[in-house]
Amino acid sequence: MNAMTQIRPRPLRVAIAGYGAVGHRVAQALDDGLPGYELTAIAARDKPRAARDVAGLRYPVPVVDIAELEGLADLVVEAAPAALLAEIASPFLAAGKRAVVLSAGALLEQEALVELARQHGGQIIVPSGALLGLDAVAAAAQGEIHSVRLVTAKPVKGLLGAPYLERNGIDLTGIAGATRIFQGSARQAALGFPANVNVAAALSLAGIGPDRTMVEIWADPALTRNTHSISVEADSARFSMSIEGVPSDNPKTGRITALSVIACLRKLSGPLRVGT
Ligand SMILES: NC(=O)C1=CN([C@@H]2O[C@H](COP(=O)(O)OP(=O)(O)OC[C@H]3O[C@@H](n4cnc5c(N)ncnc54)[C@H](O)[C@@H]3O)[C@@H](O)[C@H]2O)C=CC1
Ligand SMILES: O=C([O-])CC(=O)C(=O)O
Repeated sequence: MNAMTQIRPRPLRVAIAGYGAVGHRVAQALDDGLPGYELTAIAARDKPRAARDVAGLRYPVPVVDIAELEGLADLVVEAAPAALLAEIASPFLAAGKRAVVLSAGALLEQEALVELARQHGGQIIVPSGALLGLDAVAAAAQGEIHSVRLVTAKPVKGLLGAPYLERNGIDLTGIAGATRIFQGSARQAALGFPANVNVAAALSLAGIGPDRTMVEIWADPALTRNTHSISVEADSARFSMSIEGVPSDNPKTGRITALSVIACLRKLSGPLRVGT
């Protein structure tokens, strides 16, 4: 080989499962160009509609069923309804590949996926998503954390349709002011609000687990942003932080969620890595 020849690693082929608020934005970023990555497939429920949209990308990719993704990619970004997590992630993990998981709540009830990743050398990556501070929580967890608390407050339309509300006959449409609608563990929160508080699950996985991480959920008709406040008491530090996320096209999902995935991909491949 000529001494001047540079070996360029092949870009990592990325599949996106779910072409909604997050999937669409991440696809756009990959199509615009993320060093080290190449978008190679998208799975969507409404394939003809997604295919029409994907045709507008600079480098259109096939729109396929979830089952076809693993053959087309080295890494999958799961950005689909929580119930599809195992179907999306398992083939990648069983092949020793990586899955970037947004439906973190579903992960709490799918511990077998972590075992699958362990057995085959795959990896599940849970990005910070709509939350902040997971770096400090993970660092504090190397010592002793005494307590972790999350208070989530959302505009009413960011919570509508949650199974917990339906099960308990809670109607939020006419509420006059900020109302606490849930108090319990992160595990219970994820079960009751699978499309609303994946942040609680991610926080619990970074820190002291889903049964010790305590969560409150508030509906507030005066709010325009999805607000998450965490407070942590540990032997190394005490900290509290809040984030006020601008909702995306999906009122349940903050815009920063997709940006977190893009930042996560850059962090996985770049020459400089900042943060825990
Ligand atoms: N970890 C975090 O901080 C956050 C996680 N999330 C979660 O991320 C996930 C994605 O969120 P969004 O993009 O806002 O949801 P979304 O509802 O906008 O998009 C999901 C997409 O999946 C598609 N889909 C449904 N069935 C499918 C199938 N069988 N095959 C392929 N696609 C299918 C839907 O048609 C929809 O386009 C959700 O589980 C959401 O709860 C959202 C916000 C923050
Ligand atoms: O986007 C947000 O504010 C949080 C969210 O939907 C989730 O954690 O599932």
